[in-house]
Amino acid sequence: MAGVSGTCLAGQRSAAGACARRTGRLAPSRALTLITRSLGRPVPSPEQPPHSQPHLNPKSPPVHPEIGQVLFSEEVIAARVAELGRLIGQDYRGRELVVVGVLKGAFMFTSDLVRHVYPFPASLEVDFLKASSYGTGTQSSGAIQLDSGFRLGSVAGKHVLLVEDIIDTGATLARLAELMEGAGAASVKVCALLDKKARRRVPVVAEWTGFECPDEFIVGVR
Ligand SMILES: O=P(O)(O)OC[C@H]1O[C@H](OP(=O)(O)OP(=O)(O)O)[C@H](O)[C@@H]1O
Ligand code: HPA
Repeated sequence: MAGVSGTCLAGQRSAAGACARRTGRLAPSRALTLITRSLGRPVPSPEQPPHSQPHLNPKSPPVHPEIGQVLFSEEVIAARVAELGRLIGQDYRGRELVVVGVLKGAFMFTSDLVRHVYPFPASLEVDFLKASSYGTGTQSSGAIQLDSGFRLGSVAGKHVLLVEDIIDTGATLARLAELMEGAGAASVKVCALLDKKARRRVPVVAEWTGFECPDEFIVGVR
């Protein structure tokens, strides 16, 4: 999920920030923006005060003019992430847990989430695995590029929690779950901040999700 802040930065995402859907014109590259699909909605004027828009924290920076609507505010996300951490802590109590954050999108959500995992598991390792299929577009290429540097041996016999920012078609997570199972993980579960169920092509079910989101291209704002 690409993100925006005061300026738009490629690949920046945030679990703590707000999640928004994007509207607007085709962008020349990801370096300056987000995606590419006009949703046909009125673009909020840059002068419109942020607190006049639904769910948006009045203290948030102004919303990017290409963002159509803020779906989840910073506060709502932070509260849900804390709740997820407690649910996960209870589930893995006394067990050896390896949290695997899926890069790049889930790096911030993963770090926010693991801070809230309580009660503590018997052991908790955090690792990251890079998986990418969208490139600079809004459609999956269908070919998931995996970072071959991940040490699969490290998950053998451990309980693996895959952490994603968003489940869309489900293809990325299906592939990663298969990989972890093949590596001898004792169990493989999924926690995703956002679940776009309407777009599912591969039957992936997350044990924990932050929010269901509509069939729009979603970005993080911070
Ligand atoms: O359910 P799916 O259709 O597979 O889509 C979900 C995946 O797509 C995004 O990653 P992306 O390929 O954009 O890579 P990135 O996180 O490195 O940008 C997102 O972070 C998920 O990993
Ligand atoms: O809606 C989305 N936003 C950002 N990244 C994504 N990857 C799959 N779907 C999405």
